[in-house]
Amino acid sequence: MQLEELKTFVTLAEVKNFTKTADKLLMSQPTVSLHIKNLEKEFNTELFQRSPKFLKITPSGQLLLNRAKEIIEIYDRAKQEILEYHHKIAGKLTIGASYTIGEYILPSLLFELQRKYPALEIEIMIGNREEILQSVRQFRIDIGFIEGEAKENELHIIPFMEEEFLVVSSSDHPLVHKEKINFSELINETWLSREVGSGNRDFLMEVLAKNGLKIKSLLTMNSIQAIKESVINGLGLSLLAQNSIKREIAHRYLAVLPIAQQSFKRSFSYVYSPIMKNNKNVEAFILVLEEQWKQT
Ligand SMILES: O=S([O-])[O-]
Repeated sequence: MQLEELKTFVTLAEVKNFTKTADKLLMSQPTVSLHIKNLEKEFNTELFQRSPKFLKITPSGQLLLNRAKEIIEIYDRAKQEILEYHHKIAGKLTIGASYTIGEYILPSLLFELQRKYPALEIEIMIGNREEILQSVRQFRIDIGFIEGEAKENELHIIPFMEEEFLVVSSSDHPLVHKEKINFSELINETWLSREVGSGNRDFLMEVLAKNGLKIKSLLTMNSIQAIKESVINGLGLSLLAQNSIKREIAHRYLAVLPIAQQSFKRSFSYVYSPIMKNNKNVEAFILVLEEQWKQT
């Protein structure tokens, strides 16, 4: 039994005329007849008494008519509910982000997300890059943000913005007044970095290695804020994302060292499991994210 056949049957029972039914449903008269014949065959009964002058529904036709109306209504309701389900953005969305992104980039995005979808319950987890990747793999978070890219066959990793990293020192560091600094001049400096497993650490090591600089002294901290305070207090240098040091630079608590012919750019990416692709909350979040970064 097809839903279409039931719809034809209900219409014919209402208008009591094959030609008018065909016109109303935009189908041919033989199709109307075929639909009724199929139903009669399926239920093994006559649904209408036919005569050249009238068409009358039989008692079994009346039974089917009542049920057919219910079936059509339930079908339409189910269709509507599924449509609404796909369009309703509500419930929990768990986002994981590495420190720089979580503390300095994500807040403006969350503001927009909350404004657009107030029924979303957002939970943020901050961790380093390795922790975020692990949490996405284990479905502890719906979507994650990491610095750099990664080779993870079972995850979607999509770069969404580029961030400039700067070598910073305290504002009274002796090198601050030089016009240009070669990387080799930093040979005796102490570096401050995040812990192993963080994107920040990987990038610092990558930049130093590219410039042939061996670290003589390294301080490790698992907080960007702690690194900034330590640099401000003259403990050493660090390589930090521009977005994370805007205020300290504006207030001259930190100074950017003018490294000759160097720009340290790194992409930031979002990452999610392919299973999450059809999660409506993740989908909505990605849209907000892409809109926001298209504008910048
Ligand atoms: O928090 S980070 O730099 O992976």
